Amino acid sequence: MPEVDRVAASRAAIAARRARAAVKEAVRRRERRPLEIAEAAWADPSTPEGSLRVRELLTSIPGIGPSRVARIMEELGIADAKRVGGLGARQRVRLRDWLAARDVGPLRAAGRLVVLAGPTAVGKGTVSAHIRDNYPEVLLSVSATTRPPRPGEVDGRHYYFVSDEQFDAMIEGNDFLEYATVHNASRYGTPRPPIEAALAEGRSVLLEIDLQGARAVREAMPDALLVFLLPPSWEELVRRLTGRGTESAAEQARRLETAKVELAAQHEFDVRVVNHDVGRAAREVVELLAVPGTDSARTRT
Ligand SMILES: Nc1ncnc2c1ncn2[C@@H]1O[C@H](COP(=O)(O)OP(=O)(O)OP(=O)(O)O)[C@@H](O)[C@H]1O
Ligand SMILES: Nc1nc2c(ncn2[C@@H]2O[C@H](COP(=O)(O)O)[C@@H](O)[C@H]2O)c(=O)[nH]1
Repeated sequence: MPEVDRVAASRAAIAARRARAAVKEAVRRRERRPLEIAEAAWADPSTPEGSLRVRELLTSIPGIGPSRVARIMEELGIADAKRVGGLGARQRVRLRDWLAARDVGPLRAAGRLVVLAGPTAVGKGTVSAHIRDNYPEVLLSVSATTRPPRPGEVDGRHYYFVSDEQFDAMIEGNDFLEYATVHNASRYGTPRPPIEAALAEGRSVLLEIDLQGARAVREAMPDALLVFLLPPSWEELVRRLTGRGTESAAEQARRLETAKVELAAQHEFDVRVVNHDVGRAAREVVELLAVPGTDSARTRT
């Protein structure tokens, strides 16, 4: 091949690689839906969408790792090297059905506020951390608290650890969307400015707060969606609390008393999600962040 053609071919290959990377990034950031990518590929297999490998498309979907992708492709009967635009008719139908079943749409258009509450040790923090780590487009609000940090907790990431005086100053400055004393012990508050800024730019926001906080947010922002996280059973809740081992026996007993009151209030919430499995519960919550207008209470088990 003449040198000039080789250079042109290599430039074209680089441009195609970049275009495919942009498609994957848009899926990863949930700006484009995987189903829409597949349909664009089938409409014109010569596009970047068409030359994307099925494996690359599936791996770009937040929350799906390489080993799960390998399993899905085996189930769909699609070879590892297959490109989306090069699939046969039956493979297209199987992939379309699979993508349609988990199609949640782009999150950026939604920009909604979701409150995740539930009894102590049900897994609110664990599910929220999973969302923070796997769905970077969602803003997980960082609360301020007067309780001391637990081992491993980082100021500014898990909480803003503040003194009583600093907390009082934040109340004075109208810096909280809501605040409360939780478990009759420390004070916790949701900083208002980052939430207002995120919602203004159409970004979805997740608050992981207690029952009193959820009620206060409903008063302040009636459009907020309230989600109650449930344990698979009372026994499992007790197991999770004692297994975590971060509270004394007296504190555990106090939290379990509060938990009974909180469980009795679950019907005040718009949606209830059972935390059998962290990844699944997180995905259900993320789907709610993407679906505006959910107005009826639903139980997901
Ligand atoms: N789906 C799950 N299956 C098994 N264990 C879980 C699950 N989700 C969370 N856990 C475990 O349960 C314990 C409590 O979880 P976590 O600290 O996230 O609860 P929490 O609701 O945030 O509690 P609190 O309100 O007291 O802060 C942790 O040890 C966590 O690893
Ligand atoms: N009302 C609010 N409750 C909050 C906030 N941030 C956290 N919490 C809740 O406090 C308890 C205890 O949390 P822990 O981390 O000390 O175990 C838990 O139920 C949280 O959901 C907040 O800003 N406001």
